[in-house]
Amino acid sequence: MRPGRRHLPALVPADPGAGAGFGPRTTRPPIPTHGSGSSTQAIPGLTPRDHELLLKARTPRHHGGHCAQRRLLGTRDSSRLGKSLLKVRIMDFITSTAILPLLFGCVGIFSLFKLLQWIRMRAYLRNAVVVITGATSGLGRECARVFYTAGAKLVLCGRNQKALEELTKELTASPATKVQTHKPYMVTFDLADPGAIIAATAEILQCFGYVDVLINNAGISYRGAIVDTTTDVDKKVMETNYFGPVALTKALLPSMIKRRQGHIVVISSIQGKISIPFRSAYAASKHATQAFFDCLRAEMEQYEIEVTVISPGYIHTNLSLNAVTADGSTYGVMDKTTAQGRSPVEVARDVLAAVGKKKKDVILADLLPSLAIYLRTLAPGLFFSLMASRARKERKSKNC
Ligand SMILES: NC(=O)C1=CN([C@@H]2O[C@H](COP(=O)(O)OP(=O)(O)OC[C@H]3O[C@@H](n4cnc5c(N)ncnc54)[C@H](OP(=O)(O)O)[C@@H]3O)[C@@H](O)[C@H]2O)C=CC1
Ligand SMILES: CCCCCCCCCCCCCCCC(=O)OCC(=O)COP(=O)(O)O
Repeated sequence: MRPGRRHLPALVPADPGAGAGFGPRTTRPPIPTHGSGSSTQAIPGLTPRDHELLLKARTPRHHGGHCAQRRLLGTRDSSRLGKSLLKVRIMDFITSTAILPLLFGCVGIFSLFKLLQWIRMRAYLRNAVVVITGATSGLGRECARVFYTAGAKLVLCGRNQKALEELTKELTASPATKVQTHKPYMVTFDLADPGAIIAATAEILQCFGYVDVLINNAGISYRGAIVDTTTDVDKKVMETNYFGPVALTKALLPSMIKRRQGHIVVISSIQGKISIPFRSAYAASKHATQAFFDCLRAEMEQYEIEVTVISPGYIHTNLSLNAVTADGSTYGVMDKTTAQGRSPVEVARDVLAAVGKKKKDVILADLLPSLAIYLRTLAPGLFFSLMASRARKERKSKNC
C-alpha cells in the first residue's frame, strides 16, 4: 500500500439472517483488517456482496469498478451508499499526493501576497507628508503616533497650540525605531472658522512643500432632542464636522491635482450610515460627510487621488465629554458607550492599515452596528421601529 493512502474497509459477513438480499440491515463494530494491523469499519447495513461491489467501485484502477458501483447503486439504498462512497473518495483525494502540496502552495501564495501588501503599505507611508486634524486628543493623537512611527512626515493640526507642542515633544522623544522618523510641524486653527482655513492651508503647504495624505479627523458630537436644539448648534456641528473638512480638502486639492498624487481620508462614523435618536446634528454632519467624499472619490479618480472614508463605532475618547448639547453648552459626561468603546490606539492602527491599503470605505465597528447598517438598507421599516423604541426608552430614562 502506498504511504498516505487509506486502508480499505474490512469486508465482513452481514447479519446472517439478512443474507445477500434485501432483508433488515444491522450495524457492525469495527474489526481488524488482515495483514494491515489497523482497525477499520465495515459500512453499516451492507451485505458481503455490497461490500464486494463497493470494494470494486473504490478501486480506481479496477476496470469493473464504475460498472459495479452503478449496478450496486441501482439496486440498493443509493443515497446512503453514495454518501459513504463519497466520504471515502474525498478522504482518499485529500490524502493522495496532489492535494497537500496544493494546499501548502495556496497558503504560501496567500502569505506572500500579504507580505507584499504590507511592504507596499509601509513604503507608501514612509516619508509621506501626512496632515492630521484634531491631533490634540483621542483618535487624532493616536493616529499621529502610529503614522509618526511608520515614518510619515507629519503636520499636526488643532486648536490648542500647547497640546500640539506636548505631542510633538513626546513623539520626538520616543526611542529610535528601525524606520527613520521626522520632526512634526504644527498648524493651529479652528476648523469651524471658515476664514481661518485658507491661511492654514498656506501654512500647511509651506511645511514640506506638498501634502500626500490629508486625514480629516477633527470632529465634535452632539446630544439633544431636535425640538430643543437651536439652529446655531446645528450649524456649529456642521461647520466643524462638514464645512471645515470640506473647505480644507478643497483648499489642498489643487496642489494634489497638479502632482496627480494625493490621498484624502475622512473619519466619519457609523452614524454617517445610520441615524440614531438624539444625535440629529451629528448624524446629519456625518451623513453629509459620507456623501461629499463619495462624490469626491468618483471625481478624483482621473487624477489618481485616493479617497478613504472610515466609519468607526464607539471609541474610548473625549468625544462625549466634548459633545455640544441642545442649548450649546458642553455635555461633559463620559458616556458608558464611549467608555466601553474600542481603544483609540487600536482604531488608529486600523486607520493606518486602511490608508496604506488605499481602502475606499471602511467600517470599524462591532457586529451589531455593522448589522444595523444592513438592516437600515434591507428592512428600513424594522430599523425605524427599533430607533423609535430606542427614543422612547431614552426619553423615559431621562425623565426618571
Ligand atoms: N469616539 C467615538 O466614539 C467616535 C469618534 N468618531 C470620530 O472620530 C473623530 C475624532 O474624535 P475623537 O478623537 O473621538 O474625539 P475627541 O473629542 O477626543 O477629539 C476631537 C478632536 O477634534 C478637534 N476639534 C474639535 N473641534 C474642532 C474645531 N472646531 N477645530 C479644530 N479642531 C477641532 C479637537 O480639538 P480640541 O482639543 O481643540 O478640542 C480634538 O483634537 C471625530 O470626527 C469623531 O466624530 C467616530 C466614531 C466614533
Ligand atoms: C439583523 C439584526 C440587526 C440588528 C440591529 C439592531 C439595531 C441596533 C442598533 C445599533 C445602533 C448602533 C449605534 C452605533 C453608534 C456608533 O457607533 O456611533 C459612533 C459614534 O460616532 C459615537 O458618537 P456618540 O457621540 O454618539 O457617542
